[in-house]
Formats: sequence, C-alpha cells, structure tokens
Amino acid sequence: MSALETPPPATYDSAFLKACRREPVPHTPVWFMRQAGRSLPEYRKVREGIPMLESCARPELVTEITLQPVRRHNVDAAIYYSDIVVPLKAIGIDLDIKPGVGPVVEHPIRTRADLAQLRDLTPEDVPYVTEAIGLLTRELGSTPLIGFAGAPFTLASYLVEGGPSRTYENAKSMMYGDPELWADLLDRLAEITAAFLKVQIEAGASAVQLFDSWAGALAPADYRRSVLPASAKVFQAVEGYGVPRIHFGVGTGELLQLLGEAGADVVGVDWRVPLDEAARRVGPGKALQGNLDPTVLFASTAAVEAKTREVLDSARDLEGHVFNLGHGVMPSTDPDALTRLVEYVHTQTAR
Ligand SMILES: Cc1c2[nH]c(c1CCC(=O)O)Cc1[nH]c(c(CCC(=O)O)c1C)Cc1[nH]c(c(CCC(=O)O)c1C)Cc1[nH]c(c(C)c1CCC(=O)O)C2
Repeated sequence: MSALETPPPATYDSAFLKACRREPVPHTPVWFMRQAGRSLPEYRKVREGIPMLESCARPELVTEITLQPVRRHNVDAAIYYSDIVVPLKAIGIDLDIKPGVGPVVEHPIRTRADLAQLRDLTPEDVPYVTEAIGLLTRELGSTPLIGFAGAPFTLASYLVEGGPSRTYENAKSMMYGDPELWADLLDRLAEITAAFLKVQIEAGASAVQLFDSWAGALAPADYRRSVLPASAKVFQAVEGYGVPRIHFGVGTGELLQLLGEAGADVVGVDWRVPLDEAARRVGPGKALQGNLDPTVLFASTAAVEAKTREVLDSARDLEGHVFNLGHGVMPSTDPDALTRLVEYVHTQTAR
C-alpha cells in the first residue's frame, strides 16, 4: 500500500466481504434477512409502545435492535434496522406500517399529477440514519453492516396499490397501459433509492442490498423492459464506492440472470432454485446468497441440518457463497434454531 492510499476498513478481511468479492473464506459467512426484530424477545421488549416507523428514527434504538441478532447468533454481518418505506416517509409521503399488514399509503400514486409527491431525498431528510450508522460501525468493529433499500418496482408496488397486494393489479396496469408514466415513476424512485443508499454507504455501511421482493410477479421480458433500467440506475449510482451490491427478490427463478445483469455483485436466491442451478442461470463473475427455506426452521434440528447440508452441497462450486434464508426470518421462528444454524454452517464449512 502506498502512503497515499487510505488503509482498508476494519471490515475488509471479514468472511462476509471476502465471499461477496469471491475470495477464499475461513468459513461460509451467514446472516439472515429480517434478522433484526421479528423473532427476538429482546426486540419486542425494546419496541413496546413505540410504532415501527418511529423506532426507525431513533438512533440509539436502531443501534440496539441492529446489534441484538449479532450478539445472540454470532452472524457474520449486521443489517441496518429500518424499513423499505423509510425514505418515502422521509420525503413526506403520507404512509404508515400497520402491524400484521405492512406499509399502507394514504394517497396512492395513480396519475402523473401524483408524481409530485416524490421529491428528491437529501441527507438532511434522514439525519437519524447517518447518526445510527456512525454509532453502529463503532460498536460493530470488524463486523460489516449491510445497508439496504427497496428497489423501484417493490416501492412502486406499495405506492400504486396503496398497500400490500397479491396481484399488483394497479401497478401492473400502469406498467402495461401507461409505460411513460410508469417509467417516470420508477426513475424518480431510482433517484430516491440511490440517494438513500449513498447516505448509508457514506455513513459507513460495508455493503448494500436492494430488495426487489415482489419482482417475481413479472415475466422476464416485462422485467427487462420496464423494471431493470431503474434498478440498474440505482446500482450504477453506488458503483464508485466499491462496496458489494446484493440484489434479491422472491420467486425470481426466471429472473436470476437479469437480477445480476442489473448490476449486482451478489445475487440473492430464494429456496425454489438450488444454488448450483442458480449459478448456471446467473453466469460467471457473481457470488450468490441463500437459500434455506425459512420454514425449515420449524422442523427438528436433524431436519434443519439435513436441509442445510443440501444447501451447502449445492453451493460447493460457487465462486462465492453467503449463506442466508431464501426469504426473511418468520416472526414465530425459535431464535435458538437460528443460533444453532449459524454454528452449524460455520463448523461444517471451516477451512
Ligand atoms: C417488502 C419489505 C418491507 N420491508 C422490508 C421488505 C423487503 C424484505 C422482504 O421481502 O421481506 C425490509 C425490511 N423491513 C425491516 C427490515 C429490518 C432489517 C432486517 O432485515 O432485519 C428490513 C430489511 C424491518 C421491519 N419491517 C416490518 C417489521 C415488523 C413490524 C414490527 O415489528 O412492528 C420489521 C421488524 C414491517 C413490514 N414492512 C414491510 C412488510 C411487508 C412488513 C410486514 C408487516 C408485518 O408482518 O407486520 C415492507
């Protein structure tokens, strides 16, 4: 290293970042989508009486909740406790997260005039994010922090529908029926999302994950034409930071190649496609993340271990593998089953 170069951050040699960079690892790194909050009793205790979105704006609380699963499970990375709708709330969209329902939007976006609700996001809109990540990176030391955002399609699905949907009929009818309005909506969301990820990286996040959770509702040709350009814009906007970019959606077996093509360094895979087959679909030059079915954790320890072995066997020839569930931790999961799973993956893959 020359004197002009800055030294690498404390997280640089972590198993998680090495796996993302497709370098040899001491053991397969593990973290869980939705590891913060949800199944932990210590989470429910600190959240008592505090609405979800309010909890996201309190830096000390965000720090505590983000650290809880790291302390308890010995996972290889922390994920920033927040929600995909936080940047939308921050720019003044009237929305709330209703317990047991999810995000609900007061005035859904259906017309061109409604786009005026979507102004630019600046760091001043989310000072609590910068503050919480500063606190977190100090506490985490060599453990990387993953920042995240919702991808334009998944954000649009909530904004256009007004809440969670099974069919995305309003969003998809805009996409098919008014492609110009749709493209402008997704482009606005790409700008907001990119700005939000930049805030997190500049505050110290070591990697970012773009959640396009509901992209699996789309046929590949529609995804390529109507969604990929906006997600690619987000990935391009943060490329210069050099932090690994993870791209994930549920039910995306037919989209895996496109999720990589959008600009990801790591492609997240749900439990429906084995990792060796996923690697064939994604092609060379990318690491994969996944992909134990989250419901396996409700079975016996022996069954969890057998299914975990299947995942690890199918990952044997990958260029890089980050172990995760195929979607988020389910709220009724026994936290001890997660702790045991981390230990099992670490011991099975120790090199
Ligand atoms: C689609 C989506 C959302 N939010 C998110 C996604 C993408 C991930 C995925 O596909 O699951 C992302 C998210 N939401 C939350 C996190 C925290 C970090 C982590 O992964 O641990 C992350 C990464 C906290 C949360 N986000 C939410 C909770 C639960 C609310 C609570 O604890 O009161 C938490 C801890 C609420 C939420 N927020 C959202 C939904 C569908 C729900 C569930 C509603 C419910 O079941 O109550 C929108």
